[in-house]
Amino acid sequence: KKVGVLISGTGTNLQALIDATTNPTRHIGAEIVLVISNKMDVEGLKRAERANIPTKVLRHTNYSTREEFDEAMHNELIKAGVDIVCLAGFMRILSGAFTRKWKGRLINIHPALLPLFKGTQAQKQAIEAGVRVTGCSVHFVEEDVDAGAIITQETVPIHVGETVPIHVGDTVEDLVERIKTAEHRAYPSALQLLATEQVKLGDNNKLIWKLK
Ligand SMILES: Nc1nc2ccc(CNc3ccc(C(=O)NCCCC(=O)O)cc3)cc2c(=O)[nH]1
Repeated sequence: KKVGVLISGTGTNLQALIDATTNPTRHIGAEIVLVISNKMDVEGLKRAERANIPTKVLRHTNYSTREEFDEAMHNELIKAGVDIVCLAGFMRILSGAFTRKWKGRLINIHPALLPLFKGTQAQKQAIEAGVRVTGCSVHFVEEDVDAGAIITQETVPIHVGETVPIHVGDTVEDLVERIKTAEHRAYPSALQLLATEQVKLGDNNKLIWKLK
């Protein structure tokens, strides 16, 4: 399956997908053929170039509406023959027209155990909620943000304890890094399930697993 990855920044999840799809000993049935960024000069573009993956920068400020920007992205993805789109730190909300066109072929990784802690700063929300376990979720992208069917989740413990006067508890940064380690495992495994058609999205927006 041909994969397009949408990024806005460093692209650490892009790197995990690059490593997984170029690993000679592990075939996940997916090849990244295009990386699109809505921002120029971000680390993620360098990661793609180092891996000889074609890149495009589509600046959303060059388009008058969200729909026109999304249409431009859609056209580049179609031109590249993309079958599956992965969001990797992509920070623009996608229009319903785009999510409908890519329904069942568009996934994202969220740094929390959905449906908990939707939106931005999910890691900070988890610490402030006082939960003892959080994690990450790979889900289908629907128009309703962070609400699509979940493909894979990984759990990550939150180190608790006083942060003053001695620092033993997790800061947000500590937790962000620990969740990233789980993300970099979860995303390639979810992509493999989708690319090898072991899982698909049903018409009722529920997951359908292919029984062996
Ligand atoms: N329609 C749809 N689109 C998405 C776009 C990105 C992400 C990635 N996670 C994201 C989830 C939320 C945001 C967010 O609230 N950003 C501030 C507003 C930015 C803007 O004005 O665009 C960004 C990325 C998920 C979704 C999704 O679940 N559904």
